[in-house]
Amino acid sequence: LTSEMLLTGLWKELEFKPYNFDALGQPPECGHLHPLLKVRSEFREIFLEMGFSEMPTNNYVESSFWNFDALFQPQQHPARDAHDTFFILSPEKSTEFPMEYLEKVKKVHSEGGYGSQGYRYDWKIEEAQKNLLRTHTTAVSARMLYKLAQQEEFTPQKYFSIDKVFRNETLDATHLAEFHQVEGVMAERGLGLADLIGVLDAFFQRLGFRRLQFKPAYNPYTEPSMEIFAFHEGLGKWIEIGNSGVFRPEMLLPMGLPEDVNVIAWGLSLERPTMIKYGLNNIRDLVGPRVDL
Ligand SMILES: COC[C@@H]1[C@H](c2ccc(C#Cc3ccccc3)cc2)[C@@H]2CN(C(=O)Nc3ccc(OC4CC4)cc3)C[C@@H](O)[C@@H](O)CN12
Repeated sequence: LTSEMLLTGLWKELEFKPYNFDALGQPPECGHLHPLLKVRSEFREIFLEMGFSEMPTNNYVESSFWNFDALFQPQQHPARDAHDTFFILSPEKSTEFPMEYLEKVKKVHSEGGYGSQGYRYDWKIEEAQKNLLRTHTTAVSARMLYKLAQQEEFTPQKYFSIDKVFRNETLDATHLAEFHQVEGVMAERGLGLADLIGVLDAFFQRLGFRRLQFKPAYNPYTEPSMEIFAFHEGLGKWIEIGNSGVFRPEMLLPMGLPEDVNVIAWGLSLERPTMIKYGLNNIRDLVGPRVDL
């Protein structure tokens, strides 16, 4: 069928085969998955094949309670200052919390408990109510572990999350105010550091790392904590690939998890591996020249 046939009316004298509505269109030449989304799918596949299930991370706005207090991070910790955290003006605060649990969190911060002396300060609910852009996906892990503790019977769990987090930091070639955190969490009776090292080995082997090294570190919510390093064959050097630890009893016991349940967890970013995989030195080559919050 040509435009000439249509213009001259010749089409009326011709036979045409029936139109095939199932015929596939021409494949579009344009359009590609963003490198970050490709690497996110690779991480998701690794977690899924290791039997982890994905946590619901569709809330960028979080309360200070779940982002910090539930993690036994004291209210005067520097990470909770406005120069490190984006606090939200509207809605400025959250008021809906499981009050029985909140009281236990208040107590473990201010007086101690569960064998801990606590931080011994005047814990204020107003501080815990402040809304912010979550600084880590560990806030979601805290929500999931609290929910797990409410179950009649404890069952071992393996969770993961890969989503945006926000930090009010100085921007440079490799740091933006937002990045994607990748986090794995395992809850089981009698887990310890050996299990954490084992699962990190299994996870990072799937990323092509054969040799890992661990360095003692500090996180307010994990003890012990370890920075994770791996020898990167391509770069020919050891690189930091993440951080990890065993969640503290002061975080888990106020939730109501059984005393013999331990939770091990680790985190890394999506941007760093993506930049290395695509040979990028400046994070703006990954997310564009202007990244306004
Ligand atoms: C403020 O920035 C923090 C971010 C980000 C990070 C660090 C720690 C956590 C965490 C955690 C945690 C700890 C305990 C319990 C739960 C979560 C999450 C993200 C990366 C973590 N890092 C990081 O991703 N490095 C990395 C990871 C994978 C990788 O893969 C190779 C190419 C194939 C290469 C590099 C290490 C550094 O980049 C570090 O300088 C920057 N870190």
